[in-house]
Amino acid sequence: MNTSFSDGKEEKFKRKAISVKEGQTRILSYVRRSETERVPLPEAQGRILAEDVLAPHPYPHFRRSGMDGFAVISSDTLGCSAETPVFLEVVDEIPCGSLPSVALVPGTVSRIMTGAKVPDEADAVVMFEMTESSESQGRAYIQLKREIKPGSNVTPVGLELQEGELILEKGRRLSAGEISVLATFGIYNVPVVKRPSVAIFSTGSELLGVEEPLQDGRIRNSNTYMLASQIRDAGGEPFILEAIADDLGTARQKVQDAFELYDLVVTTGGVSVGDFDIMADLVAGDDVEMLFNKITMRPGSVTTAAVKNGKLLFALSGNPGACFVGFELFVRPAIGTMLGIGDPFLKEIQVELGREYVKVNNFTRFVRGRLELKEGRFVAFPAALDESSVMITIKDSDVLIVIPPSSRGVAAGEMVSVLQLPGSR
Ligand SMILES: Nc1nc2c(c(=O)[nH]1)N[C@H]1C(S)=C(S)[C@@H](COP(=O)(O)OP(=O)(O)OC[C@H]3O[C@@H](n4cnc5c(N)ncnc54)[C@H](O)[C@@H]3O)O[C@H]1N2
Ligand code: MOO
Ligand SMILES: [Mg+2]
Repeated sequence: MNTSFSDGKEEKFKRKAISVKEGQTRILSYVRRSETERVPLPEAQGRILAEDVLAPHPYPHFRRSGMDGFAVISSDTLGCSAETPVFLEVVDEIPCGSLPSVALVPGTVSRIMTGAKVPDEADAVVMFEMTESSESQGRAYIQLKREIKPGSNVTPVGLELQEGELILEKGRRLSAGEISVLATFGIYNVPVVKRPSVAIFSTGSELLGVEEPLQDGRIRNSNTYMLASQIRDAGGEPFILEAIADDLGTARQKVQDAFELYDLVVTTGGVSVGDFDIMADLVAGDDVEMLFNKITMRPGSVTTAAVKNGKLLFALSGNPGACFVGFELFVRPAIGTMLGIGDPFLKEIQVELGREYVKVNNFTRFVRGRLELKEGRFVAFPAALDESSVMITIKDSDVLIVIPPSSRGVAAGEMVSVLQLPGSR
């Protein structure tokens, strides 16, 4: 190899590794919450609520019948039985959406449908099946053979929520239940946090487009599309930009331009110590402030981050496994914080390790794996192939198993922390 390629590269070898936690802290100190925008309810799915929503009215806001039947004054049924039934006159019919047209007096009932407003004077609804209808002198009657308890089949005002109660807190992700609530309370233009726009650059002359035919010595660019999927899942809006060629000057310009247009910039590849690893040089230059260029983790030890004018650049490794993990540990929390999510980190739980893991390292390992339910307990199994360069097992993983630095590994049956991957299923 012509040594001119490696001029000045030695600087890249001198990297000071920091912990994942310290790296996350440095990143989050630059992250601000994004602005609020309003989107129509049908488009609110998956968005993050930007403001607390208080109930503008109680729910339900009228006393509602829970059955098709008759609204009754329960005291009319006191003492009645199969032997001594009570006869009550039907004086009104209340379909759903209509209001009672007659005020009930003792001895009278209204025919009423499920979901209709119960007349003020009634305190119970008795379902059709418990009554027998009859007619006498052109008037309709029902016969009841048992006492009806006050409140039966009547949903009181505010059963679910009182006016002014907090219905949905800001930072909440909107899915079916939340959308139902917003619709119920007439909130059509939903205040949500703007999705951070994220530019994606791949680097590397070996990369082919996904639609290109295979060539010897070259591979298709999978990281870009994997990252776009992770970004979307994290709540960001991915923008796939043209690959950065292995030329430092062009790369600087492209990253610079992307900083102007997007909220975050993510690159993949070219971040290690290789002769063409331009991202390492780019972040070492004066045009950005480097936050870190080495993390005490595997995969992704070369994960790098920098900031310029408050905008973050994540230079993730090119190895698919390291790129994936680097995103989950650093970019996802940044996007989550921009969205105002309370806890933007992957959820950590303690489970049993299903199979021993003996690869030791002085860095913490984040081993892709999957959780299985065994006799009522979750057990984590590391993927058979978990090297940084391996792509295929990412799809089968729903956790990252945290293997602390150790000289002996972890035995099957020992407890380990796992980080749950939200976008994996
Ligand atoms: N002398 C050293 N060599 C390496 C070290 C080291 O410490 N000293 N670290 C190794 C580790 S660990 C990793 S991880 C990689 C990091 O490499 P880079 O981040 O610089 O990435 P590249 O060199 O560009 O590519 C690595 C690998 O990934 C493939 N790749 C790149 N981009 C994509 C993409 N968009 N889609 C799919 N695959 C991609 C690329 O072809 C390479 O095979 O460095 C080790 N070396
Ligand atoms: O440190 Mo590499 O970044 O193992 O994947
Ligand atoms: Mg490299």
